[in-house]
Amino acid sequence: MEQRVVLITGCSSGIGLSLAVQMASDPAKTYKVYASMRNLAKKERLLEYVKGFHKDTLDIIQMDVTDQQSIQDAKEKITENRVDILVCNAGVGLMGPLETLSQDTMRQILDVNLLGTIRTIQTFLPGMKTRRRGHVLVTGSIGGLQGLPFNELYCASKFAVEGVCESLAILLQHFNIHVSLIESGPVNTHFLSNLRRSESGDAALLQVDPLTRDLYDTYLQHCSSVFHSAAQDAQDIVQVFLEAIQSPSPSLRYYTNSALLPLTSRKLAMHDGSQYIRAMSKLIFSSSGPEDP
Ligand SMILES: NC(=O)C1=CN([C@@H]2O[C@H](COP(=O)(O)OP(=O)(O)OC[C@H]3O[C@@H](n4cnc5c(N)ncnc54)[C@H](OP(=O)(O)O)[C@@H]3O)[C@@H](O)[C@H]2O)C=CC1
Ligand SMILES: CC1=C(/C=C/C(C)=C/C=C/C(C)=C/C=O)C(C)(C)CCC1
Repeated sequence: MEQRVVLITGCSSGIGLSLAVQMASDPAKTYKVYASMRNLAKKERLLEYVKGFHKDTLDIIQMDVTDQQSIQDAKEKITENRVDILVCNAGVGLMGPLETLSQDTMRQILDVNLLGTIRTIQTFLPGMKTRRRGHVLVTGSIGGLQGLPFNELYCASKFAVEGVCESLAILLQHFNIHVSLIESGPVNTHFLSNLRRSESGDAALLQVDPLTRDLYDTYLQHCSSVFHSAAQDAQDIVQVFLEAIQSPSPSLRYYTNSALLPLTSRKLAMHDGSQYIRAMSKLIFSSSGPEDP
C-alpha cells in the first residue's frame, strides 16, 4: 500500500520528536515522515532515537514556521509532492506578568504559535483541497481552552489556534479534509526550559507591584509542582495523535488527560465564567486568598 506522507513541525525535541520517531519506526512502514526543525544542528537527538530503522520512512528537513521561504523550501523537499498528514506542533511558551512583556517577545510568541501554524496550513492546504484528502493535526493545550494566570499571551495564541481550527473544520468537511486538535495538559518536555520569560527579565519584574510578584511566585511554585507530579510523557501524547490519525472519522478535539475535563466543563457550567475563575483561583492561589474588594 502507498505510504502516507507526514510532515511534522518542531521535531528537535518533545512531542514532535517522539511522534516522528514513533511513526517512522512503524514496522509496516505505513508512513513516510518528514520531521522538520528550524535548526538542523539539533537533528542528532532524533537520529539517536531512530537508530538504523529510518531509511525509507524518515527524512529530516529544515523548516522555521516564522519564515515563509523556509516553509516553501521544505515543501519542495517532499519528493512525493504531497502531504497526507500535516502536524502543526512547533510552539513556544511564555510566562510572566503581562505588563513585563516586551512588544518583541509578544510578537515572537504570536509569530510562532499562531501565525506559524497558519502559514504552515496555508502552504499545504491547496494540495489537500485538490486531492480531496488530508488530515491536519495541531498540538493544542489546556492553555487554548481556558485561561491560566501569567500565561496571557501564550493562552491568547493557543485560544486563537482553536478558532482557526474550529473554523477550518467546518469548511474542510466539503473537501474530505479532517482537522484535529490534540489538547494536552502539562507534558514532560523541554517546554518549561524553552519557554520565554519577559525580555527584560528580572529588571521588569522588579517594576511590578509586590502583590503581583507574590502571586507570580505562588503560580511558579504551583506550576512546577503540577509539572513534577501530574505531567504526562510525550509518549502519552503520541498515543492520542495516533488514535486521531488512525481514526476513519477523526474528531475536532482529543483530550490527552481526562483529569482536565472537569475544569474545562466548569468553564461552560456557568455562562458568565465565574465558576471557572473561582475554581482555578482557588486551586492555584488558595493560600494567598483574593483581597476583599
Ligand atoms: N509541554 C507542555 O506542557 C505542553 C506543550 N504543548 C504544545 O506542544 C507543542 C510542542 O511543545 P513541547 O514538545 O512540549 O516543547 P519543546 O520545547 O520540547 O518543543 C517545541 C518545538 O517547537 C520548535 N520550535 C520553536 N520555534 C519554532 C519555529 N519558529 N519554527 C519551527 N519550530 C519551532 C522547537 O524547536 P527549537 O528546539 O529550535 O526551539 C521544538 O522543536 C507546542 O505547540 C506547545 O505549545 C501543549 C500543551 C502542553
Ligand atoms: C491548577 C491545576 C492545573 C494547572 C495546570 C497548569 C498550571 C498548567 C499549565 C499548562 C501549560 C503552561 C501548558 C502549556 O501548553 C490542572 C493540571 C489543569 C488541573 C488541576 C489544577
